[in-house]
Amino acid sequence: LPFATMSSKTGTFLLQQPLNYRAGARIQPVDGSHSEEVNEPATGRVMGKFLFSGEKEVDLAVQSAKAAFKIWSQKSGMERSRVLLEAARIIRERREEIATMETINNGKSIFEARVDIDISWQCLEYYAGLAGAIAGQHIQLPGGSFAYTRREALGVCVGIGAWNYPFQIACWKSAPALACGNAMIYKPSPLTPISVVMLAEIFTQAGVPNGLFNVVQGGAATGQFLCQHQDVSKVSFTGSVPTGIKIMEMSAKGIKPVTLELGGKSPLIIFSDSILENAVNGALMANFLTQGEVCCNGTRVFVQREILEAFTKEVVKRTQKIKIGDPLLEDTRMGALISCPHLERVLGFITQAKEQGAKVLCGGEPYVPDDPKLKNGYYMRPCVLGDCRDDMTCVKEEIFGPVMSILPFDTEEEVLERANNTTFGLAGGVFTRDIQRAHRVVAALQAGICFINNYNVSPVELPFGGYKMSGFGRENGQAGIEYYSQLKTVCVEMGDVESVF
Ligand SMILES: NC(=O)C1=CN([C@@H]2O[C@H](COP(=O)(O)OP(=O)(O)OC[C@H]3O[C@@H](n4cnc5c(N)ncnc54)[C@H](O)[C@@H]3O)[C@@H](O)[C@H]2O)C=CC1
Ligand SMILES: C[N+](C)(C)CCCC(=O)O
Repeated sequence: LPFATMSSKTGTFLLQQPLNYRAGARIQPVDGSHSEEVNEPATGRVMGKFLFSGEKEVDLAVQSAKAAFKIWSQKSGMERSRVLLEAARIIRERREEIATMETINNGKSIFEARVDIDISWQCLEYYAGLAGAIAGQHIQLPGGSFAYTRREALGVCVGIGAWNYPFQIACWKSAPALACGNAMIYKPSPLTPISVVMLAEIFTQAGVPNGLFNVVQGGAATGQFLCQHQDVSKVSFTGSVPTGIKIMEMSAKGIKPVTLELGGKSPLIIFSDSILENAVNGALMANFLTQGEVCCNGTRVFVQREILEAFTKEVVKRTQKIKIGDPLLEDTRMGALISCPHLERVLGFITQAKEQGAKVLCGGEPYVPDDPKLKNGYYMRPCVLGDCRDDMTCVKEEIFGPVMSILPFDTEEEVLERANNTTFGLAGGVFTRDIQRAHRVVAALQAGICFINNYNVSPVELPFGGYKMSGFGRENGQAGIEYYSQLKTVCVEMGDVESVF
């Protein structure tokens, strides 16, 4: 069954059900509660509808995953590695098709979507590489006795994803999960249900057992059934803080480990000795990828007063040049936001910022492209806010849109105090030519991912995750293995048993 009548032109894609994936095939949920529409952000057009899954469908997916887990968890790391490498190869081969789908469903530029797909297959390659190296330890004990540890899979893991990086988030969760020998049930955001089904098909084609990777479509209710299911061993979640809290509460009832990748309001600190062009490029990278809908964005841009004017002038000039429009066109660098309510929410933050005394230095208003088919798309001009203060809403809350707040500072001590004065702790960045200062500053930042003289690069070899209310657990890197496996200790007696009794 094709997904859709695929053409790489905006405004033409038609979605075809089913979008659930169970036991190695696309399938309609047995107890679909209701249907919801999927929009194309670039045009505002409805591309089709799909069914939300109920409790029975969730249970069938869990049963299917349990059966596959029995087979997969018995395989050696090298055997799993070969399958994951094949999946990575297929993703590379279908890169353009997947990136096109991602662009159509999310609204981000095709230029960026290709990078997302590259990071996705690299993640599979990386964990394929580690799969054969997953091992325990041998520990010598007195009298020839010894112990060893086994790093074992957890069982059926649930992945719940956000809409900003639909395919990539699914890979960041499934690659380490499968490498460690687990099965996974994935629930994408109902706003972006499509590309993960391609991933499921690719896994099957690459040779994973039927049922090892299932897709259950739906929203909060479906997610709850997944988190509450007694045969689910782990939940890995990417999304907002309020939902993260609910996930943790539900998981607590079953003592299920959770990984939470939540939001942020990260600081980017630019000292006056920075190379200005790099600092400006870094600030643009920190704020405007995927229309600003990125959890680790450095949206609080602290600029040392001596260079405030020069930096601001250059950042505004460059922001105004960002090409907005049809996300499938090669030269577009900013597409459409995810939905109409989200666009309105982002614009609302800008209105409030003005009321609170911030100055709009550029952008911040809806953008209507000339192309008539894009008239109802969710576009806005990227915004730079000046005259910001730490107590403003735009500086305190995650906007999740293309809005940069510039905040002047004078000293290192002062800026660190202000940078850390937030409940979030996902990322942070510093630009300076003083190497001692660079390392001193990142050591003091309360954030899980720090950048020196760059921002928002994300090689899959690096652990990714937050401090404070931005969550815990890590995705990517060797650390990722710990969150999808458990340690068994085996104590071996070589002598006789000396009983106390
Ligand atoms: N850390 C990150 O990478 C990301 C963080 N976010 C944050 O999330 C916000 C909005 O994104 P949304 O997708 O609307 O986030 P959300 O937290 O509402 O939804 C994320 C996922 O959780 C599911 N979900 C919602 N309620 C649930 C429940 N009670 N039980 C189980 N699953 C549930 C959703 O269907 C979706 O798949 C952004 O403004 C941003 O703050 C969003 C994307 C990425
Ligand atoms: C790829 N990167 C680093 C720009 C963002 C990934 C995190 C997210 O899901 O928002």
